[in-house]
Amino acid sequence: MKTLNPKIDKSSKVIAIEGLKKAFDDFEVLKGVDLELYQGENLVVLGRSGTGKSVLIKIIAGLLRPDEGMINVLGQEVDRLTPKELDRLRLKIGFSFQNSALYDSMTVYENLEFPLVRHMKELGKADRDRSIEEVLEAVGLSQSINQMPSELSGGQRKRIGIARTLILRPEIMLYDEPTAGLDPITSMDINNLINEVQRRFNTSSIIITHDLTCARAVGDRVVMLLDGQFQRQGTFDEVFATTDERVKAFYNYNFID
Ligand SMILES: Nc1ncnc2c1ncn2[C@@H]1O[C@H](COP(=O)(O)OP(=O)(O)OP(=O)(O)O)[C@@H](O)[C@H]1O
Repeated sequence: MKTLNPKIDKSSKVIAIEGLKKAFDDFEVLKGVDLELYQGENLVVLGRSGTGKSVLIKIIAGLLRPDEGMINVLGQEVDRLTPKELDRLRLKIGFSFQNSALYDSMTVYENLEFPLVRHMKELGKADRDRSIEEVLEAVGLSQSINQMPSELSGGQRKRIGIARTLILRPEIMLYDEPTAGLDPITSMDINNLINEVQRRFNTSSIIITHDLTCARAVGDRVVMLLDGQFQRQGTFDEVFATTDERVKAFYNYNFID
C-alpha cells in the first residue's frame, strides 16, 4: 500500500476540471466529470477499457477538445488558449504514452537529446549531456545510453520513455497505462519508479490504469470512472469498500485467485 506523500499541498490545485463532457458522434464518453489534482499528488484514474480514461488525459493535455466543461491546468483554461500558449503549457506537461513512443532509429542518447534540442535551444551540449545523464540515472538505466530501443526489454523501454518525458522537467506527469504488457515484477519496478519520480522531481501526476496492483502501489488518491462519471473516490481501500456490484466485479476480476 502506498504511503501518502507528505509533500502534497492541498491548497494548491494544479488541475481543476468541472462538468467535463465529451461525445464522439452520439456516443457520450464523458458525461460530466469533476476532478482536482493537488500539487505533489499521484492521482490514479481507474476504469475498464473504453471508459474514456485516455480521452480524459488527452483533453487535459490539449490534444482533444471538450464539448463542455471547464479545464484548468496550472492556472490556465486549456480550451481558451491560443495554439502558441497551448504549446507553452504542454511543455509543462509530461505525457508518458502506453507504447513508450521512442524513435527506433535513434539511440537512447539521441532519443533523450531530441526534445532538448527542439525545446531548450539555449542549452549547450555539456548541459544537455548532464541532463541526459541525470534522467538516465533517475530511471536506473545509465548503462543503456548508447543502446538502440530494439535492444531494450519492454520494462527498460518504459523507463526510457519516462526519462524522455522527464527531461523537460514537467510539473505534471500523465501516465497512460504505465504497466500495460509488463510482467508483475517489472510492473512493480515501474510502480516504484513512478513514486520515485514523484519524490525526486516533485511532480503532480495522473496515472490511468486498470491494473489494481499499480493503483494500490502509486495512488495517493484513486478515482473510478464508470459510465462516463467518477462514481468512487478516496484512498484505494475507500474506493473498494462498497456494495456497488460494478466496483466489486472490477476488484474481483483483478485479484482473482
Ligand atoms: N478520436 C476518437 N474518435 C472517435 N471515438 C473515439 C476517439 N477517441 C476515443 N474514442 C472512443 O471513446 C471511448 C473511450 O476511449 P478511451 O481510449 O478513452 O478508453 P480507455 O478508457 O482509455 O480504454 P483503454 O483502457 O482500452 O485504453 C472508446 O469507445 C473509443 O472508441
